[in-house]
Amino acid sequence: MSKDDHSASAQADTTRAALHKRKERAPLFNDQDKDNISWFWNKYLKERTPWLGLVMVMILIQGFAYQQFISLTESGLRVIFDDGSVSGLIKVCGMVLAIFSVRAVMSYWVPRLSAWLASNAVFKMRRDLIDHMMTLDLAFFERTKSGDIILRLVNQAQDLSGFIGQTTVNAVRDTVTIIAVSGYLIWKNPLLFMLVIIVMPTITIVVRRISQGIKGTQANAENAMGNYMSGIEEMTNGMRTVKISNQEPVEKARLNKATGEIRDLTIRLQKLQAMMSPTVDILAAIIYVLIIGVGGYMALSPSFEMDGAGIIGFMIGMALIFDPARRLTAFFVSMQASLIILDSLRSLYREVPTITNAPEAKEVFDPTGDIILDEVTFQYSEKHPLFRNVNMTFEGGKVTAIVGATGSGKTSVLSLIARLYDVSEGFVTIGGTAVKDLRIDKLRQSFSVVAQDIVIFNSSIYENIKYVRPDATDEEIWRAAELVGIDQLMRDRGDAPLGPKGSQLSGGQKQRIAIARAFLRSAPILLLDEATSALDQRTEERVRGAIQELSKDKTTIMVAHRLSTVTHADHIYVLDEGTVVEEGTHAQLMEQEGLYAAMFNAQRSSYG
Ligand SMILES: Nc1ncnc2c1ncn2[C@@H]1O[C@H](COP(=O)(O)OP(=O)(O)OP(=O)(O)O)[C@@H](O)[C@H]1O
Repeated sequence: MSKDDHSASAQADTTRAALHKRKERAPLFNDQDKDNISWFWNKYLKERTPWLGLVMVMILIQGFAYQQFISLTESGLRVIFDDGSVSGLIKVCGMVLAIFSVRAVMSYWVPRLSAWLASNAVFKMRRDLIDHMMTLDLAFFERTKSGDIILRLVNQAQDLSGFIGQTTVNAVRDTVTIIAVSGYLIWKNPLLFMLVIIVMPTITIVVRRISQGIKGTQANAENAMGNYMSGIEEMTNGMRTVKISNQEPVEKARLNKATGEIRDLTIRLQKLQAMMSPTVDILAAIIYVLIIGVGGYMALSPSFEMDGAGIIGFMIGMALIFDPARRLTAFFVSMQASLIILDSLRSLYREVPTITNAPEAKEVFDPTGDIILDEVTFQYSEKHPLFRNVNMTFEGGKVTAIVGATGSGKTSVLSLIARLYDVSEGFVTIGGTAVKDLRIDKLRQSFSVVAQDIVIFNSSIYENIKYVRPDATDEEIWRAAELVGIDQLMRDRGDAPLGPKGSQLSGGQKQRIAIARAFLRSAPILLLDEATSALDQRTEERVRGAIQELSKDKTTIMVAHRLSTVTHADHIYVLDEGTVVEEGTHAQLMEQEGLYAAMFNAQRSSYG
């Protein structure tokens, strides 16, 4: 099982455990749900209270219109049955028409306004979520599947908008309709109403039961959807590897398994949801039978003040209540799903960054000073310590190289200097100031970085270089391109985008863009992580010359496997499993005849 699978199943287990706990407590709204709802209300809806009030008033008018409609229908029937007055009938018809016109106007404005309110609320929430995500540690993105993040920001946020803007508003309107019409019916015939209402608790019990099942299934479905999205992303990103290693059947099977899971869960969800309607239908039948039977008896019996028009009015009233009641049950169903979605969205806020600015973080420091790792202890996870009391000095304005076997911790040293992670013990200082005491943006502004994993956007080479300094002039960008020898390609390709992740470029071309970026940025500290590994020897020599030019008067730290590229460094550290095992200049290290000399000689004989 891969690391991702582990985290996915662990996440699913956590969700299931949480749901189990929820079921044991309050099935409809638990404390977490209440907290989430009040959070959403306070943060995104409260400020629009006057508009929400207006929507509410319009909904009340709609409800009142229904109630008036029954009353007028009853009057109309009486005109027909009792008086036979045509003018009275026309008057009633006119009033019914007017009432429905009012309702029609409200039916236009209520959804328009509510969609506007909901879209704005969700827009703000999405914006906040993106802001919040930008503050999160790199570690969060290394452990969270991108599919999960996409699912939350795209689908779940949209679903939530729909739920608030349409489903909830409709539910409020339906509740108002039910209350208004029921109120009228109670006033007309309390006994008959009480009789038919007796079956109502059954609805509540059924809704509660079915909702519980839906909540659990929905959480699993959201999980499955996140896995599916991550799977698609991994597959498309890794298509080159998939094709070369003939792994299409494996990918197909993996994605089909994920879609199969979604299908099963969707069917299960629909099965649960489908149980709602027949329940309401059967209850409706019972209620109609009661009205016809008991109401009819009341109309026939002289001891009750009930006539034929009254019974028909009552039946119309109940008919008007049924659809809203049915929708209201459906609302409770989708509310369970939306509560899961709301919790999932909010869980992003529960992720707190650990790499943050200190309360009195300094803005000014000496980025040209020495960079020192002082008794640094660090690990990515408790179980796997990487550095223990490591000491390293990268002299200001000089070139220092870090070499060592793969996995020995070279990149991690750069990550600690850039404060992508915090040390657990010891200090990392630049020019005498601990990086922990610096404002993160000021610290990171002092680096030009050529990382191992180069990020190329689907735009032109020109735009890609410009990315690191949007205010750079045309001249500066061309100069940077010339220095790394990518200017001809930049001319040839013009504005043509480079494909997703720069897929239309060779590894070496991507690397040259990355180095051009470093030139353009020209910050006082230069971090080069395998910066020229993908270049052929001739290009490398040319670029190396340019890099040496760039590193002049800059504190340069270069990580390299090809030792021939670091021989000119002022100082070289040799790392082995997180420990500095040797250090010195190339000549000194060769003299020592230790690990460095062995690696160098081995490489020389293999490269020829
Ligand atoms: N984000 C991470 N989470 C957990 N472990 C990590 C993470 N990044 C690196 N490691 C582990 O830390 C160790 C050092 O990794 P690092 O990338 O610093 O090595 P390196 O010397 O730069 O390797 P290479 O030469 O292959 O790039 C490795 O064992 C690696 O598996």
